[in-house]
Amino acid sequence: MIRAILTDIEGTTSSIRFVHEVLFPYARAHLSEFVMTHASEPAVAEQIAAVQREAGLSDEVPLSALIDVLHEWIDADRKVTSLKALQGMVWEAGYRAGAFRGHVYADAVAALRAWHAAGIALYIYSSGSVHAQKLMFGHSECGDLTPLFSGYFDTTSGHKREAAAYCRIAAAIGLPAGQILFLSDVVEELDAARAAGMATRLLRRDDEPLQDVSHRQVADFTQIELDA
Ligand SMILES: CSCCC(=O)C(=O)COP(=O)(O)O
Ligand SMILES: [Mg+2]
Repeated sequence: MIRAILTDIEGTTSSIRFVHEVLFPYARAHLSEFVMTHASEPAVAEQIAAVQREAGLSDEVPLSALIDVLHEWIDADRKVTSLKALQGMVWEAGYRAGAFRGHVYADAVAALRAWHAAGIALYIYSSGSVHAQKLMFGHSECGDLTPLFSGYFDTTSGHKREAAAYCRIAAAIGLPAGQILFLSDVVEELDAARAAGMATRLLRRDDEPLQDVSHRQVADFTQIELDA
C-alpha cells in the first residue's frame, strides 16, 4: 500500500523547458553579480569554499575564475550541490521580483492536491536545493503549493542515481521503502529507487515514446493509480 509519494521536479512535476530556458539562464545571468556582492556572507562563503574544493581551486584564485567554473557547470547541467545552493539563492531574488513563477503542470497540481486530501504524504526529491524547491512551489503559477508537502530532499541526501540516497530518504520519511512511490522522467533514477525497494512510475511527458524498461509508464499524473 502506498502511503507516501516522492517526486522529481524537472520533467515530472514541471517542464524541462522552464528549468532550462527560464531558471538556468536567470542564474547564469545573475550569478556573477550575486557572488561578488555577497561573497563575505556566511551562507555564500560556505558555498564558495565548497566550489573551491570540488573544482580543486586554491582559495587564492580570484572570484572571477570561480564564477567561470560555475558558468561551465551550469552549461553542462552539473548537479553539484554547491552550484545548486548558489542557484537557489539567485532564484530567490527572481521569484521575489516577479521575474518568473514556478511552472507546475496542471495535472500534477490536481493530483498532488487530491493525494494530499486523501492523506498520502508528499515529498520532493530534486537536484535543485531544498531552498530552490520551496521557492519554486511557493511561487508557482498556481500559487503557494508548499502546504501540500511534508518534506524536501536534495543532493545532500545523495545522488539521484544511487540507491543509497533512496534508502536515506525512506529512513527520513519514516516509512518502509515499499510504501513509497517515486515519480521521475529519468530511468536511472527509477532504477536506483527500485533497488532501494520503492515503487516507481516513469513520466513520459510531451509525447515521449514508450521506453523498453520495466517501470510502469505514464504520460501525466492523471494516469497514476495508487492501488493498481
Ligand atoms: C528546484 S527547481 C530547479 C531544478 C534544478 O535545479 C535541477 O537541476 C533539476 O533537477 P531534477 O533533479 O529536478 O531533475
Ligand atoms: Mg527529472
